[in-house]
Order: sequence, then C-alpha cells, then structure tokens
Amino acid sequence: MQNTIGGLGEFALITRVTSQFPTTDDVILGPGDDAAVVAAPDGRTVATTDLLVEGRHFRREWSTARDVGHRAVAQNFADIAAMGARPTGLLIGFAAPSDLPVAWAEEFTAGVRDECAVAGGAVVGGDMVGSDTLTIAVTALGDLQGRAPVRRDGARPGDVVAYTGHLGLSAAGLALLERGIDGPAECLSEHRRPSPPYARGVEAARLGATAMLDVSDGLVQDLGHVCRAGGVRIDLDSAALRPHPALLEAVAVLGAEGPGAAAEAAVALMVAGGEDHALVAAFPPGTALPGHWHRIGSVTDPAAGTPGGGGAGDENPVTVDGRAPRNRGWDHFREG
Ligand SMILES: Nc1ncnc2c1ncn2[C@@H]1O[C@H](COP(=O)(O)OP(=O)(O)OP(=O)(O)O)[C@@H](O)[C@H]1O
Ligand SMILES: Cc1ncc(C[n+]2csc(CCOP(=O)(O)O)c2C)c(N)n1
Ligand SMILES: [Mg+2]
Ligand SMILES: [Mg+2]
Ligand SMILES: [Mg+2]
Repeated sequence: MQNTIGGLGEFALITRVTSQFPTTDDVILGPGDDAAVVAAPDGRTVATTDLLVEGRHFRREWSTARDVGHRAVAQNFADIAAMGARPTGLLIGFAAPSDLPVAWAEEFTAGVRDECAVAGGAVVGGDMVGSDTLTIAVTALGDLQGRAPVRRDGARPGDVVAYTGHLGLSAAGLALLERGIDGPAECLSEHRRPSPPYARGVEAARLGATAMLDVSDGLVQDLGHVCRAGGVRIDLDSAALRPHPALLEAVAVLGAEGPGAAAEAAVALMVAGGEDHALVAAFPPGTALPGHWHRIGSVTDPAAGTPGGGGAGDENPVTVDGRAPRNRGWDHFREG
C-alpha cells in the first residue's frame, strides 16, 4: 500500500521529508550525509533534546499531524530560547508504525517546516525507525552569539521574577479536549501548537537575566529548579498573575462558578499548567523590563524565612502569596 509509510519504504520517506526543508545561512551541510555541519560563529553551540510520545504528549484524535510538527519544534526551540540563544538547527528522530499514513508524515513535516520559519533555524538531519508507538525525538541547536548562557542557577535574592508568553492556556486546552469541549479556541490552539516567545530569550539575556527557563511542567515545578540550582526561594504574587480572557472563559466552561471561583481556577492553571512554553526569568532589581515581561514575584533568601515557605532544599521552594500551592505541576513518573 503506497499510502502508508510501510508501502513507501524508509528511504523514499526520508527523501520525501527532507526535500521539504529549506536551508538557512547556518547550515553548511544539511540532510543527506552521515552528519550535518552547522555554523557556530562564536564556537559555542547550545544543544537540547525532548521527546513527544503518542498517548502521553499528544493524541491523534486531538491533534493533527501538522499540530504535532509545530509542537515538536516549539518545545525544543523554547529550550534554546531559554538559554538566551538563537535557534539554528534541528534533528528529528521519527519512530512510527508502518501502517502510519504517508499523509501523516508529510503533514507533520509541513508543521515542522512552518514552525521553523517562525522560530528561525533549519532541519539539518534526523532518523527514521519502525516502532509500535509513534514517537518524535527532537534535538535542537542554538547560537549564543558570543553571550554567556542564561543558566538556571543564577537567581539572587532581591531579583524580580517575570514571564513572557502564555501560562495556563495549554492546560485549559487539554482539560477541554478531555471533556470533549471545542472552545475557547485560544486554549485549544495553545495546547495543539504552543507559541513560545522565541526572540524574547535573547532579549532577556541582553537585559541581564540572571536565570531563565521555559515553562514545560508548570510554573511552580519549573521555578523549583531555579531555586534548587541557585540556593534561593521564590515567592509569587497571585494578584500579579493576570489570567488571559480565554483562560477565564475556559475555567467557566469547565465548571468554575462565579467570578471569584473562575479567577482562582485560572490562577491555579497558570501556576501548575505546563506546555505553554512561556519564558520565565529572574532579573536584577531595577531592570527596566519591556511591557511584555510580566512581573509576578521575587527571589528571596532561604535564610530570611517567610510563612509557609521552604528553604532551597525543601519540598516547596516556590510559594504563592507565601503558601505552598496545592498542585505543583507535571512529573512523568511520580504517581498522583
Ligand atoms: N536521560 C537523560 N540523560 C542525560 N541528561 C538528561 C536526561 N534527561 C534529562 N536530562 C537533562 O536534565 C536536565 C533537565 O531536563 P528536563 O527534561 O527536565 O528539562 P527541559 O527539557 O527543559 O524540560 P521538559 O522536558 O519538561 O521540556 C536537562 O539539562 C536535560 O538535558
Ligand atoms: C494526551 C496527553 N495527556 C497529557 C498531556 C499533559 N502532559 C504531557 S507531558 C506534560 C509535561 C511536559 O512534557 P515534557 O516534560 O515531556 O516536556 C504534560 C503537561 C498531554 N499533553 N497530552
Ligand atoms: Mg526535557
Ligand atoms: Mg525547558
Ligand atoms: Mg518535563
């Protein structure tokens, strides 16, 4: 059967897929040899890898192949941006059952290509294997343009915590899909095709960010890494977490009754929901932040002691209004 990847065969599929990708100035040698050659003008390349597994990260009945292609690029180039780097190259591992329609692989490829056009960066290689479970493993490369990387361990007491991008929309979209509800559209689309603010990673680095990451597992879960790495604590101000109107609409549709309950449910999703790939960073006090960076809290000294908060090595280094939030976010292996 020519309309499945089993009918087409591995090498014809590779040719079909790789012929879709335009090149960029960073690509010295693209797909087709044993390895690619990507320019690294300052001699320092940022590298990262993330997986997407069917059933765990996406469902084919909830997301199109094109959505999954967009998302595979977004979740990886968001990590490049979170280092303060510019996306350059991408390698795509594609593991699929042989009865997968060729059209799925082609649509996925189109999604990858289109998200690369948004983020910058080019596909320079990959791999294709047979597998019972459709799995996409992406490796992304980035260029620091001569700057130091913005690591997770640099936040200092007194720093301001700010984010840019979306928080909670993707988690709301997932909850809506689980309930078979097809709106608000912004939440569904943020779940299917997250829109990381790629260029703001470099912007944050230039503004002097002391620590940064992208929010994949939930704001509190991810800021916990910044706390443990830096030996600090972070307190978030719930009043500063302003829900997107679509998020308020979503929680109302999902059953939060009354404005108070809706606001509380929306903030809970902003604090614990992952997969929007917003960028969250710490900046030295007094940094003049552009309006798209929303101040949401501050870095504190673990020795200072705030009510309900734990120290850097404790269970809850991140608090909201001085208290440990009920839901901390995603952990692939922890039960409950
Ligand atoms: N199997 C592994 N082998 C080596 N390093 C790993 C492995 N898994 C994770 N890491 C490293 O651990 C660190 C944290 O990984 P993690 O996946 O939590 O970060 P992330 O990719 O930013 O988040 P997410 O996967 O939720 O998008 C990264 O530096 C990553 O490279
Ligand atoms: C079908 C389906 N069920 C559940 C979820 C939710 N989910 C899966 S992985 C993850 C954290 C980020 O992943 P990673 O840490 O691997 O980057 C989240 C919030 C989903 N997206 N699709
Ligand atoms: Mg990861
Ligand atoms: Mg990350
Ligand atoms: Mg994770």
